[in-house]
Amino acid sequence: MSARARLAVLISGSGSNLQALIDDSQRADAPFEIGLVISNRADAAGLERAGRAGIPTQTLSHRGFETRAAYDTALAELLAAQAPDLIALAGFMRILTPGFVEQWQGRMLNIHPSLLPNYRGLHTHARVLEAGDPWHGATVHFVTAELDGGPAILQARVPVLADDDPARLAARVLAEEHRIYPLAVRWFAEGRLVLGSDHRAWFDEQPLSAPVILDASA
Ligand SMILES: Nc1nc2c(c(=O)[nH]1)N[C@@H](CN(C=O)c1ccc(C(=O)N[C@@H](CCC(=O)O)C(=O)O)cc1)CN2
Ligand SMILES: NCC(=O)N[C@@H]1O[C@H](COP(=O)([O-])[O-])[C@@H](O)[C@H]1O
Repeated sequence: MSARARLAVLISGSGSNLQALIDDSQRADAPFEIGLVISNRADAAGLERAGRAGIPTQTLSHRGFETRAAYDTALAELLAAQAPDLIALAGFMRILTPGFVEQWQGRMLNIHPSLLPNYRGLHTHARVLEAGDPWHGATVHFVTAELDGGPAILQARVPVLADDDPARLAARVLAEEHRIYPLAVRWFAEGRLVLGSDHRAWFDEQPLSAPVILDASA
């Protein structure tokens, strides 16, 4: 890996997690840089965030492809040109095929808005409120073919408040996402974080039996 790990970030929307990664990459001690941002939606505000930071962007709409595999092949070709050390999914809302994941397994992370393995999939904030859970949060995990099933690395916990609605809860979780994603990317870029052959996340040469948990910042 070169002096600074090169990141490709995949987005579909607002890009606030992308912005958190951009901001961290611009710190003097950052061990990573962002070389490319790819969105499957042309209207993703994250593309403007990347443009303002001088980061090359590509839009690859999934609508132009008949199959997921065809889309993922085109996505892989875009990435091959950039040859990133790490792919960071940051609000990327497409399920990736096993063939694509296999090429990048161990070099692809995702931020998910729940305390995995609870609440995989979509609409997590509303589901947590519906269930009456006292805790919510976010998880950074390695991406595997199993949707949101990859080894968890780092989590932030957020208490659910009595007057929460999905939007208020999502905002507090998002603030914690912006804290933990850059941290996990730094760990990878520094060579401290690997996906072991045992399909567990290893941190500082120790297998993680559970994700590192940070409680919400005060
Ligand atoms: N093979 C994998 N692909 C993806 C993973 C993963 O772990 N393995 N993580 C997701 C991110 N994600 C939740 O964190 C997620 C994204 C999208 C969906 C989903 O149902 N997408 C629908 C379309 C929804 C939409 O366009 O609004 C779909 O792809 O048909 C579930 C979970 C990224 N990919
Ligand atoms: N299942 C994937 C998923 O729901 N990801 C979530 O989408 C949001 C993207 O926000 P952003 O575009 O502002 O980073 C984030 O909350 C992220 O955890």
